[in-house]
Amino acid sequence: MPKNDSRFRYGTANFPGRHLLINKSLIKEMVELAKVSRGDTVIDIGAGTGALTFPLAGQAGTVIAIENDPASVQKLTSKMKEKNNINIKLVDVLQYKLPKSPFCVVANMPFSITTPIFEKFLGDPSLRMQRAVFITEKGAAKRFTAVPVINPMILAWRMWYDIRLVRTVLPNNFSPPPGVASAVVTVFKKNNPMLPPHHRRQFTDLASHALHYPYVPFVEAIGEVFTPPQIAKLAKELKIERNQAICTLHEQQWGQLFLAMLRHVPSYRWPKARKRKGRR
Ligand SMILES: C[S@@+](CC[C@H](N)C(=O)[O-])C[C@H]1O[C@@H](n2cnc3c(N)ncnc32)[C@H](O)[C@@H]1O
Repeated sequence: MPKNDSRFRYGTANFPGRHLLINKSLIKEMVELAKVSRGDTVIDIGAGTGALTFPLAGQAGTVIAIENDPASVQKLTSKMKEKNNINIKLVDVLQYKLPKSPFCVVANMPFSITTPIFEKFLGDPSLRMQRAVFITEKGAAKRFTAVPVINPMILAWRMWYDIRLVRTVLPNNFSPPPGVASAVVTVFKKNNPMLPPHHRRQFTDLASHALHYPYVPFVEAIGEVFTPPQIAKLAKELKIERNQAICTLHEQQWGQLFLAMLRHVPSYRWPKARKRKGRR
């Protein structure tokens, strides 16, 4: 079994999820939502036979078409003709080394690895991804944009990126049609994130600790990190009810809470992420 091939790691060897986009107006909508222009490098994840790749190449400076299926890459290459701003990579996207210069993403992605792809592209806010337009499974799109947020990884993405479910996409937009509804999701890097990128890991540790039981009251969830007087002050300053479930805090409150920890709590009390059981 090839060790680094995500088709095997995510148990999809017999189902690569090849639902090709066939609706031209949806393709146009995605390119427009990404505001692609000649200055842009755009990554097409799971390029397939180029449904998005070629329209993107018409607007972008460079398109990096990532595809791990050799037969699709062969078809894509044979369709290239004079388009010389397409850079095809036959590689597992999860192994691909992302550019150091700014880039965007437009992709009808393989549903089976949606979360690992999001974590790869949004998980390190020091990466230069500026914006993205994805087609994802609708269930995933709803999880990524849900309020309240109970998943610390998704909360961390949202501290640095605005994620929006734009609309539902029905199965008849693809060939063959998938068995589930899909959605168009946009991701834009926040202009003024509350936290600098290098705090990502420590922020996720605090969020994982506090959200271990997402519906416990605020005072309880952070009781091992802050002292009772600090909690009382935070509740007042951040306008949080003492009994409010920790998962109902909004991003601004999470940011303030984290900054307060950095300023007022000695580092030996900063939480290390606890292991979560079976929650995505
Ligand atoms: C839903 S299809 C989309 C194809 C094309 N973009 C379209 O919209 O018609 C997803 C594509 O991702 C490719 N794929 C699946 N897993 C991949 C991986 N780990 N790395 C790169 N490509 C992958 C599949 O071979 C397939 O062509």
